[in-house]
Amino acid sequence: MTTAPQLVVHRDKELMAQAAAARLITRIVDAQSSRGEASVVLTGGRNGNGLLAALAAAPARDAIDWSRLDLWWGDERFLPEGDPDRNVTQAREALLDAVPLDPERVHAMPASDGPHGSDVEAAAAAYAAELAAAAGPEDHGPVPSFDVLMLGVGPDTHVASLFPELPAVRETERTVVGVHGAPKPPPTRITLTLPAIRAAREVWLLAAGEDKAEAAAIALSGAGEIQAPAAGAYGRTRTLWLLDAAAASQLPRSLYPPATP
Ligand SMILES: O=C1O[C@H](COP(=O)(O)O)[C@@H](O)[C@H](O)[C@H]1O
Repeated sequence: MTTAPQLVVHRDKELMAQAAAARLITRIVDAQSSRGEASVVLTGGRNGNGLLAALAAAPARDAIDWSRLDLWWGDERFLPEGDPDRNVTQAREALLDAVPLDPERVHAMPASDGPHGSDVEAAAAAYAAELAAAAGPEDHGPVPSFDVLMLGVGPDTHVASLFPELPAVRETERTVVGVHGAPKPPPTRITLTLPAIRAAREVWLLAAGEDKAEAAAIALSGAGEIQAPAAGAYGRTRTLWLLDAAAASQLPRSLYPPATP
């Protein structure tokens, strides 16, 4: 089922990051209160890391029971462990090293010097197996029903490592695939596919800055998901676009500002 995107536009990227962090704290605490645990899929990129840094600075972060939180990744740059360009390295610096997570619940994607070596397909298959093992009978397929899955929107409308027109965005069966020839470095990556993304309860797309304005306008104006992968990212109960004013500046007037009744 497709959930129609809801838009929230903030004054600037700092406020957007702080508001998104506050929203994420509430969502995690609510999930932990009702089910005893929560699961979140992290994104790399400037906006994703900005949100994590804002979360690290938020006093309310202590409301989260970090030991009962599963963290997954939407994509990873296929580089050696500890490489500064890996999304997990950046997330650790921005937040993860500062909070008492259970290491067993931090599900980083494999590195290029890990157990699968440089075989990105094997690494992707291993991550798919890890997701499948975490899925229960109540879930909608071989991935857990993530509470929140976050995606930074690239200036070319890519989300995770699903780039326009590349084979990964056309995948309809597998939940995780290797990516070759990504237009943004590094060329080799691992990514969740659209079917895996759509297993999430809530999908949040983050876009801040003028360089995201065209991408947001294209994705929210009825573009196809092969040409504009962000257009194909939606959650089962909610699809939320969190933008700043610069990223919202080219949106059709019918979307922003919202029409008054
Ligand atoms: O390479 C990536 O880029 C996107 C967007 O990053 P941004 O810096 O333009 O916000 C990110 O969502 C993805 O996780 C990452 O691997």
